[in-house]
Amino acid sequence: MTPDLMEDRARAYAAHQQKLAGGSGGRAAGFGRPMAHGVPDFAKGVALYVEDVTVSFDGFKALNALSLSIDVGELRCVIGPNGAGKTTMMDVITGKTAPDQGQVFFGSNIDLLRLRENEIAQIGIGRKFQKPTVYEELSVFENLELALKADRRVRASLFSRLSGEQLDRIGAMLERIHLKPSAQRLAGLLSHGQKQWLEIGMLLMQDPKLLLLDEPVAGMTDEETERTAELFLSLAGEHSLMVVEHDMKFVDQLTQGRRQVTVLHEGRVLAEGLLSQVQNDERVVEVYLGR
Ligand SMILES: Nc1ncnc2c1ncn2[C@@H]1O[C@H](COP(=O)(O)OP(=O)(O)OP(=O)(O)O)[C@@H](O)[C@H]1O
Repeated sequence: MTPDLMEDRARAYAAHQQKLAGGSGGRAAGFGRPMAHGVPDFAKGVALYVEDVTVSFDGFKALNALSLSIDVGELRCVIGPNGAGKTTMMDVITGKTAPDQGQVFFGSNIDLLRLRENEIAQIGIGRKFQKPTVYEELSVFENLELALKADRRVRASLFSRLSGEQLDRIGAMLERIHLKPSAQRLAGLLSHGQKQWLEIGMLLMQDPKLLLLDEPVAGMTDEETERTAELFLSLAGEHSLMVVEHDMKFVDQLTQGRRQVTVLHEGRVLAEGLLSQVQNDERVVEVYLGR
């Protein structure tokens, strides 16, 4: 990796972040300022509250009076057939799609429907799309470094030297995502599963309170899937996680026979309960698991 390339990517990342922030006041303009929309209040134990949300596309209801909530520190799996509305639900939570009606709260006090996409990311909601997006020409370490320096709370300059504390944070993250031995490898040379872990690590560098993960183990080997389950289980408690997944073995590993699963169908919750309960629910078998 040449310093030029690193610098080039860092500038691109900074420009991207600035564009997301919607600011025209220069790169430093947004940094270090308190967030205008406040700090989420998790004292009541609720991380995410979705109530009666409807989204229509040309009259078709992709979400139809959807209601669900996720507790602080909870790991919730969401399953359901293609077209059930899982992606649309994540689009609403992250501000990409505005619903026709309903309420979406982060903690007990932050009305997400009043915030823009970039503000929702800044306030502590991280989203992982299905396909990994990492900087392939940068090393694993450099990818994490960029993510760390883009964090508005800690950022001084993209080109400043890392402090001892920052180095420690990156080191701890490398351990957590099983990539310590690959720290200096180019991200483009990683396996699909390793790229997914790296992107999750990049999200975690910004310490999101809620993580939305869309089919994180699609395309992974069995061993990678198992390690991903271990990683997510280690994150629960510290973070709240919503995992959309079709892989029932992975859902079983995550729920460990005791966590709730939500089944979406036709834009609303069809069933909620332990995996063993929803697997034996005739309605769920009919629309999803039995096919
Ligand atoms: N922009 C859009 N315009 C029109 N229809 C849309 C749009 N986005 C989603 N839909 C429709 O809304 C429904 C829900 O789609 P969504 O992608 O949320 O389902 P999903 O549960 O994520 O499915 P999958 O498991 O296949 O990813 C589908 O019927 C889809 O075709």
